[in-house]
Amino acid sequence: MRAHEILNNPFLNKGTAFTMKERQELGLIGLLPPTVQTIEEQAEQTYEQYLTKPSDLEKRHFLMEIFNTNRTLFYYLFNKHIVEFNPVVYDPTIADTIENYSHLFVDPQYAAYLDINHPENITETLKNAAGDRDIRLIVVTDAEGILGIGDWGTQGVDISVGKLMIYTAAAGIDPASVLPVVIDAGTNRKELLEDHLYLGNHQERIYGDQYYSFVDQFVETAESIFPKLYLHWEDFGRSNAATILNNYKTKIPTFNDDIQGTGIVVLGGIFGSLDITGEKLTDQVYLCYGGGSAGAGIAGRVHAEMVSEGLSEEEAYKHFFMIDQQGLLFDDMDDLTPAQKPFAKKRADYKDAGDMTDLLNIVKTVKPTILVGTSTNPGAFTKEVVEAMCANTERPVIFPISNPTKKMEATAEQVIEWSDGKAFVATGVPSGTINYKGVDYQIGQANNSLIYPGLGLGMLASEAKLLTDEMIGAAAHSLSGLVDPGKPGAPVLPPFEFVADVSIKVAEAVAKKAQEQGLTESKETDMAKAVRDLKWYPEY
Ligand SMILES: NC(=O)c1ccc[n+]([C@@H]2O[C@H](COP(=O)([O-])OP(=O)(O)OC[C@H]3O[C@@H](n4cnc5c(N)ncnc54)[C@H](O)[C@@H]3O)[C@@H](O)[C@H]2O)c1
Ligand SMILES: O=C(O)C[C@H](O)C(=O)O
Ligand SMILES: [Mn+2]
Repeated sequence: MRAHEILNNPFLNKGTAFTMKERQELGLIGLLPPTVQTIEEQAEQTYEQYLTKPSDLEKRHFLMEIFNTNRTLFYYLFNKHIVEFNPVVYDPTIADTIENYSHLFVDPQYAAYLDINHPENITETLKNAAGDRDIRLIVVTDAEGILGIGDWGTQGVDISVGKLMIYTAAAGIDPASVLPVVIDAGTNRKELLEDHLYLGNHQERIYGDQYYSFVDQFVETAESIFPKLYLHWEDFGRSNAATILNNYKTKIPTFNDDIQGTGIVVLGGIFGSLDITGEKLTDQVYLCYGGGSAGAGIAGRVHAEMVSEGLSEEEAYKHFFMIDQQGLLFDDMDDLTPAQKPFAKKRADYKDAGDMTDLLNIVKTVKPTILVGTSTNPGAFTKEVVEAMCANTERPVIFPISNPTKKMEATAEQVIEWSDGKAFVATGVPSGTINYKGVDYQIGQANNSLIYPGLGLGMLASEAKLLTDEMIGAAAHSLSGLVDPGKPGAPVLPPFEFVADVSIKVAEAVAKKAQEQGLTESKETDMAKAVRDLKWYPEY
C-alpha cells in the first residue's frame, strides 16, 4: 500500500504516533514531523484544540475531522471525555448537523448511500463501502423520522454514523466492523427539494410496494454479503418502522432502536423509580403522551413486564392510556396504528369525563402515576400537568423524552421545580444536575444510547440468531441495582459516565438469555468471556 493511502485511511492511520520502525516499514519516512507521539500526547493536543472551538457545532466538526483521519485516536479521546462529548458527538448537536448536512458536507465517512431508484446497485454499494472489512453491525435509516425533527432524506445518514460512534465508545464495538447505511427513498421536506445544494434525491418519498421491495432486497443482500450481521433500524417513519421490524425480527438478528431500545431504557428508569419508593409496577397507571414508534414501543415493553409480573394481558391493558394527536385514543377511531390499537379505550366508559383531548383533563380523569412524553410537542408538560400528576401519587414518574432539546415536553428543571422535587425525572438529552432547595437532583438520561451498545455487544458476542422479547426483558432488568436508591436526588438510571460498565452488564444479560433460549452460534460457551473478548479498545 502506498504511504499516503495509509495516512488517509482512518482505520490504519496513527498520525504522529507511527513509530520510527513503522515509518521505515510503511514508507512513511519524512512524511510526518520527526517527534513520535504517544496516543495520550495526541489526545492532549487534540483536546486542547477542541477547547478553542466556540460552539458545539464547531466542536463536533473538529471531532469529525479526527474521526475522518484516525478512528483509534477519536475513540481514545471520546472515552476520556465521554460525558462532555456525548451531547456534542450525538444528541442534541447531531440534530443540527443533520439539518445542515448538505451545506456542511466534507466527507462521506465510509457510509453506504443507497438509492431507491437503483436497487441494482445495492450489492455494489455495500461491497464498496465495506472494502475488505468484515461487517458485523449495520445501522440503517431512511430518515423519515429523525429524532423529533422529521424527514431529512439523505441528510439523515449522520444518525447512522452517530449511533455507531456511541456503539464503539460505550460498548467497544470494533469500529472497523460497522457500517452506517442510509436509504434515500426521497423526502417530503419541501425546503430540501427546493435546495439545489441538497445532496439527496430531489423527489417525494416513495411508499408501498416499491419501498418494501427495496428494503427486502437490501436486507437479503446485506445478509448474504455479511453472514454474521446484526441489523439496527433507526428513525424510520411511524408508518414503516413497526412493519419492517415485524417482517424481520423472527428471521434474522435485528433490532429497532426507537421501538425496542427506548422501551428498555424507559422500563429501566421506571424500575429505578420503583426501587426508591418500594412500590410495585403492577400498581402503576401509565399514560403515554405521543403514541408513535417510541411511545407505543415503550408502552408495549412496560405492558409485557406487567404480564410477566403476573397480570393477564387484559388486566395489564387496563393500566394503560395513550394520547396521540387525536387526544386520548378510543377504539372507535379509524386512524389508529396497529401498535396503538390494544391501548385504545372504549369511549362509553368515559362519557362524562369532559374533554378527552386535553392532556391536563386526561391526567385529572385517568389519574396516571407514570407520564412519558414521546410526542415531539415542546412544552406540553405544563406546571398544571405536573401538579395534577402530583395529586395522583406521592412520587410520580415524569419522563419528557422527546429529542432534541427544542422538542422536550418539559425541561428537567421545570419538572423538579413544579413537583417540588417529588417527581422522578429522566430526559432524552443530557440534563446535568439540578440543585433545588439544597438537594442535588441527578437527572437520568432516558436515551436508548444507554442500552443499545450493550445489547449489540451481547448480540455480536453470542452470535445470537434472533433478538427475542425475553432477551429484551433481560436487558431492561440488567439496568436495575446500578444506582443508590437511598441517596436524596439519586438518578433513576445510571449516569452516562458509567455507560461502559452498563454495556457489559447489558451485554452479558442479553447473551446469557440468548444462550438459555438456545439461540447462540458462538463457539465460546462462556458468555461473560465472549463479551469481554469481543470488546475493542482504542490502542495502537
Ligand atoms: N429518549 C429516547 O431514547 C428516544 C427514543 C426514541 C424517540 N425519542 C423521541 O420521541 C419522539 C417521538 O419519536 P418517534 O420515533 O416515536 O416518532 P413518531 O413520529 O413515530 O411518534 C410521534 C407521535 O407523537 C404524535 N404527536 C405529534 N404531536 C402530538 C401532540 N401534540 N400530542 C400528542 N401526540 C402527538 C404523533 O402523531 C406520533 O404518533 C421524538 O422526539 C424522538 O426524539 C426519544
Ligand atoms: O437518537 C436519540 O437521541 C434517541 C432516539 O433514538 C431518538 O430518535 O430520539
Ligand atoms: Mn431514534
